[in-house]
Amino acid sequence: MREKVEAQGRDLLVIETGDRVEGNGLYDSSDPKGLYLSEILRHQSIDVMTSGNHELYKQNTSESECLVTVHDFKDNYLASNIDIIDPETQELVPLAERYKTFTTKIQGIRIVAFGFLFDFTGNYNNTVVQRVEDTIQEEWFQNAIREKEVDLFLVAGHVPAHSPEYKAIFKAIRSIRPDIPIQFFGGHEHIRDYAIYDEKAVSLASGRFMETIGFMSIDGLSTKNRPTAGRNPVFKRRYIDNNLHSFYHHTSSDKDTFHTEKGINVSRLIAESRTTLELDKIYGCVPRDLWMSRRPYPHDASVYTWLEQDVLVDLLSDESRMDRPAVAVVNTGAIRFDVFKGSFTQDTVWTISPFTNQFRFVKDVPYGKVQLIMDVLNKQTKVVRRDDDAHGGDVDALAPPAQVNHRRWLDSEMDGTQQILSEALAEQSDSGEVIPGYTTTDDAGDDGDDTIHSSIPYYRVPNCIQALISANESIPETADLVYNEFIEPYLTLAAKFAGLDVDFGKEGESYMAGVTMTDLILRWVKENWPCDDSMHI
Ligand SMILES: O=c1ccn([C@@H]2O[C@H](COP(=O)(O)O)[C@@H](O)[C@H]2O)c(=O)[nH]1
Repeated sequence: MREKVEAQGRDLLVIETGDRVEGNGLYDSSDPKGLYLSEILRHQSIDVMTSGNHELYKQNTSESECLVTVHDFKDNYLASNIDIIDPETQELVPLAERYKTFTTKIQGIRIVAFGFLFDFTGNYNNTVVQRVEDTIQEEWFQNAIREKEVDLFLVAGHVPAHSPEYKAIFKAIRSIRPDIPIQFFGGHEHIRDYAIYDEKAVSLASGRFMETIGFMSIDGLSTKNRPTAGRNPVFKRRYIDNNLHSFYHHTSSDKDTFHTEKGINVSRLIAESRTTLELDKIYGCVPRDLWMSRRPYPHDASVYTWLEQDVLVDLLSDESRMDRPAVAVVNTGAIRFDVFKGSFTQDTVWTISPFTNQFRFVKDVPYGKVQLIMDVLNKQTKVVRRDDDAHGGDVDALAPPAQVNHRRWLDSEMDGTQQILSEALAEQSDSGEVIPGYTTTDDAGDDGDDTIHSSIPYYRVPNCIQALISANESIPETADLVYNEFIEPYLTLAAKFAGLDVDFGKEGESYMAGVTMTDLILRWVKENWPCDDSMHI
């Protein structure tokens, strides 16, 4: 693409907006995590790169970001509002440069670029995420937006396209620079989205899990050599399905001409890494598809129903608690992908359940109170004021990220069924049949999707599910309340609402020490879904 575009006298920039880690065997399967992924990433030519929240959940992840990824992309990695305790010096320092100025190779466009993370509060305490609204008051930012020689402000970030954070940045720049175009690139909400702030400022978000290459073209920017005398640039956006058919089409090539030597080498590196990590190793065969949101909950085909009725009930048990009844509470956001019928591999494990949280419990909690806590977690929208801080206190954050966005659509009385997520590999079938996938409507209309798809049903799921683990069928008076540690701060606050005075952080104890939900899922699959010859795919 770069070659093609440059031959036309234009520039191409590649922007990466974070969440490169967690949720894929190439990252999660190695020890230390990310070993093979960093090597692959290193070969990519990325012009502006930012951190997502996933890079900051754990100390080791952000430290490796600092020591490896920032190092590898030091001219292009931007961290406008993230500091880290440097693992080598123990000093609090910016994770990367706050901003950069550069001029594009072909057209000489002078750009001032920033890299932001949304107002994230769930980071481990070796990093500090400064609120965007505070960051833009800082002297360095105020100086940067007053930069004289600028044709375009480029704000990349792991921040939703429609968000208070981006609105604040837009207002801050516009108040000083009424005429300079601003291109935002966003993320985090797991949706394709496009926001029009004014005639010269727009924002593009490219969905989740690298299913989408968001493509933005800006035509007619006024530059030093080609001033456009006050005319507005023309912005166009396209959501490209991430597959070879799309790439052939947009590079005007085919299977024989598309591949470059570098591309072939990186593909080989990926294949070798997958082999070393045994990502195709089969642990079992899944008899039927299990969906996150394509079927209602509860449902035979819901991954959450399977989790609560089978995996947790069969396997969650701590030796020291013997036969005492337990109620397990798990957030639905902990599951990251559908489980497809067919081979269940080493890669599948990490794709559906990448988090390393362990289980904890509080003993002898009245069963009725557990039900009240569940009501609070699933029916309230917020359990705390923002300054109370429990990952922002927004219980929606316990559910799969795309659902939070879905709520916004419903709240704004737009048709919530318009923005549908593709769970399938989206490509045109050979017979020309329209395949289910993304059908996006955004601020510019419904013509952004590069491939036309039929829509996919979407059902809301609760923020948390529960499983009663008990030797007999009856409802116990009290039970161990077992939970994955990610939800601990939310539980403490929900308990207050439910009239239960328990500080889970202080009173919670380890349950099945060292075991994660990922381990339970894998064990359950191995024990219950062996492959027979007819089931291999
Ligand atoms: O340990 C964890 C970390 C995250 N989650 C869930 O993921 C989302 C955030 O996902 P994004 O991809 O960054 O949008 C969070 O809100 C939780 O629902 C988790 O369950 N456990």
